[in-house]
Amino acid sequence: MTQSPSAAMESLSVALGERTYPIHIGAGLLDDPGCLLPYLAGRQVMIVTNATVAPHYLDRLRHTLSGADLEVCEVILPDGEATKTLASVERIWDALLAAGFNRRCTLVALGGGVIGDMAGYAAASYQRGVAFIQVPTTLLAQVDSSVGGKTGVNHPRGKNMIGAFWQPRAVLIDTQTLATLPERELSAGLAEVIKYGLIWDAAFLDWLEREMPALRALDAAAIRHAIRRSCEIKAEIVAEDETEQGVRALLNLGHTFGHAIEAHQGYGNWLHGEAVGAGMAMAAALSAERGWLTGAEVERIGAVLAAAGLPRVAPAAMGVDDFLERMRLDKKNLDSRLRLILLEALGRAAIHDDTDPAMLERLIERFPRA
Ligand SMILES: NC(=O)c1ccc[n+]([C@@H]2O[C@H](COP(=O)([O-])OP(=O)(O)OC[C@H]3O[C@@H](n4cnc5c(N)ncnc54)[C@H](O)[C@@H]3O)[C@@H](O)[C@H]2O)c1
Ligand SMILES: O=C(O)C(=O)C[C@@H](O)[C@H](O)[C@H](O)COP(=O)(O)O
Ligand SMILES: [Zn+2]
Repeated sequence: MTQSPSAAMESLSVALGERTYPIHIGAGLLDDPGCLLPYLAGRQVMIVTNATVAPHYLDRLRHTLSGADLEVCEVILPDGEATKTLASVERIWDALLAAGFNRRCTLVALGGGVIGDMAGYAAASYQRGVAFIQVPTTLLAQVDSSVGGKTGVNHPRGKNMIGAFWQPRAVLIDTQTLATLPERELSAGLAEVIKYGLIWDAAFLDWLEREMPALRALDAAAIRHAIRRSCEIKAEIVAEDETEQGVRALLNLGHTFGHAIEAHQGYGNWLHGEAVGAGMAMAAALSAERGWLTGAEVERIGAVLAAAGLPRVAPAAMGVDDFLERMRLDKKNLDSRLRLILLEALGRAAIHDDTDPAMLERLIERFPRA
């Protein structure tokens, strides 16, 4: 059921000087040409989506674009984190070239974070950079990956190892698309929402604890607030530090552990949000070892992750070395020391590169396994 387009649409912006762009949030935005057409660079539009999302939303997006004098093409990729590769990006480049698209074309990423990251990287690199618009359809993409311009693909040795910073021209969040999202994917998105509470806003964490049942039931007002507050926090951080020289690294809470889990388990077996959930539980336990969190606070974090339907344990098959060898490849590291995001309090995080290696090994060793 669609509501009237733009009904109660809210807009935020990511302030990046001349590259400032809006994040529009509302139910039914997918049907509103006014939300999309102003951000096209020219007449040529390539929709990038996948085989799962296309049957739900591609026709609607095409219809929204149909009133204008545009040349609209599409590329429908296979689904899954395992397809987040250079070979998939090559398919997007091929489609652009086959259509004869020039530097004034616009890519529209219609899907979750995998599609958004790959379409963004294809846009960053096609003819040295063309416009792109994010139309995120998972909770995770709506609260995190569509905002901030990190684009790229995985390498078998490490997550997101190949990529570029390339900002979209606009982010259009149609909250109604969450109605078709599987429950497990909703939980994965909630991991990144919880992250914002943990690193930035303790009051938001309190709110999440109270509203978790409403969020999991897709209560419209609760979902809208979670998306808006998450986007506000991400926009504030990205505006301050677009290319992760400092504060942006806090958005990586749980990711040093989580990315190691994703790579070790074979991309897609653990969802990104699930791995980040387990990673945040590990970061919380380490923060307690360092003396910053109490046992009760670590328990609280475990409880909110569990309430979101997320694992708070690591994979059974992963030993200490399985973690450490992948964590050493993390992009945040600048020398031989690991740089970890740790919690100094609930709602406050910082980068630390001085964790005693023996303490870290012990923590990983003793952390509960599935
Ligand atoms: N660029 C960033 O800043 C950033 C931030 C966070 C995560 N990421 C990346 O995002 C990816 C994870 O994104 P994700 O969780 O969206 O995964 P995803 O893109 O794989 O989507 C999850 C699943 O939901 C399906 N789907 C998408 N929308 C749907 C809908 N409305 N209805 C039904 N099914 C739908 C997809 O086809 C897929 O099967 C990871 O690769 C992660 O590294 C990037
Ligand atoms: O936007 C950011 O910055 C983030 O770190 C957000 C993360 O949730 C996201 O998973 C990101 O893709 C991780 O980036 P990476 O640089 O560690 O690959
Ligand atoms: Zn993430």
